[in-house]
Amino acid sequence: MTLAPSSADLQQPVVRVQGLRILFPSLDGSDTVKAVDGVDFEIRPAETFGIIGESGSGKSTIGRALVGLLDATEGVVELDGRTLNSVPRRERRTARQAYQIVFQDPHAALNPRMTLMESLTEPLRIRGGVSEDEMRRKAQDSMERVGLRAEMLGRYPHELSGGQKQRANIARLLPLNPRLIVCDEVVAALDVSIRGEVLNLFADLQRDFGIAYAFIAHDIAVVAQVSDRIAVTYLGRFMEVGPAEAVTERPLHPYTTALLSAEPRPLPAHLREARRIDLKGEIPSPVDPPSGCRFRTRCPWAQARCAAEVPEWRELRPDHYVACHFATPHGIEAPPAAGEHD
Ligand SMILES: Nc1ncnc2c1ncn2[C@@H]1O[C@H](COP(=O)(O)OP(=O)(O)OP(=O)(O)O)[C@@H](O)[C@H]1O
Repeated sequence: MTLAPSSADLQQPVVRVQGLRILFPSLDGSDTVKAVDGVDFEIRPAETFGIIGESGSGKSTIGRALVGLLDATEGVVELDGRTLNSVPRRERRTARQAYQIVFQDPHAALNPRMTLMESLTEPLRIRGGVSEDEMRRKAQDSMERVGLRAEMLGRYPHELSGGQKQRANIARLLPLNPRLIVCDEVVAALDVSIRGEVLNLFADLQRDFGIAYAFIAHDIAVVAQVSDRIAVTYLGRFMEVGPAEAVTERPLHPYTTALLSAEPRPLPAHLREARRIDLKGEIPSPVDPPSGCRFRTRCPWAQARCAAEVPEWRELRPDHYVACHFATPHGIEAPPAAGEHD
């Protein structure tokens, strides 16, 4: 049994997350780290949903929760209309195989003592019910699909370049007919010269197989290039979610503007002067996040209201949402330099 939807509900999101909170005990056990503190979103079929934000904002924690590597402390993660916990236990392993994660370090994901043939056939061997011949054929097809020669199946990971390893890693997932792949910094460790090729491979596979991606990265330019929509994460919450071009060219939230201002690439014209925000200081601790708007302690436009009230989630442009008291469809409309960082 798989979780694949019938044609009747093709429009159903692949992922639906509601009220997700993930809390960890702090290192000394005396406090609670609010790594993810109330996020809601959907990922649509064959969509790339980018997730950006500074280190520690909760991106990887969200990604791991999507594929069942972490349990929600509160809230719901639905995959193709059902939670993994609602799948009968004996079918859960197979059901989970449609939702996969690829990490930054391709070397770590491949077993150094296995040939690529062994690595690529292993997931199907675990699933069972597939003949040895068929597994080998699928492994060969997958290799060719990711641009690697089938003869390389006899090689070990250390005999491959970084780009080849990441391709092999992706090839390993294809026989599982993935519905969703969480891409957690998948090109960060690769040479800049081959990043484009690997990103193109992800795009080709999406076009051919309709795979949805949650694409997590620090590099906004990379996320903007591959994503349909982008979520901007800060201290365990979303500040803004919208179409990739709108978020990067006409951001609604001051935090997004600050991230774009820190980018080495040229800023969109209207941000070059007045709307530039230099991000000062460190991200506060997720053990004790600021009241109201979490970004207010670093926001040049913060007012007393920002400390007192959590901003509502508002759709200011079609499919473009923001959590900021002073955001308007045209940007921020708050008097600058009124900062009240209490
Ligand atoms: N297992 C854990 N136990 C305790 N705290 C954790 C655990 N995993 C993550 N955290 C904390 O949760 C917060 C969010 O971490 P997460 O790795 O999701 O952020 P991120 O945005 O992906 O950052 P990065 O880009 O550095 O990976 C951080 O403060 C982190 O230290």
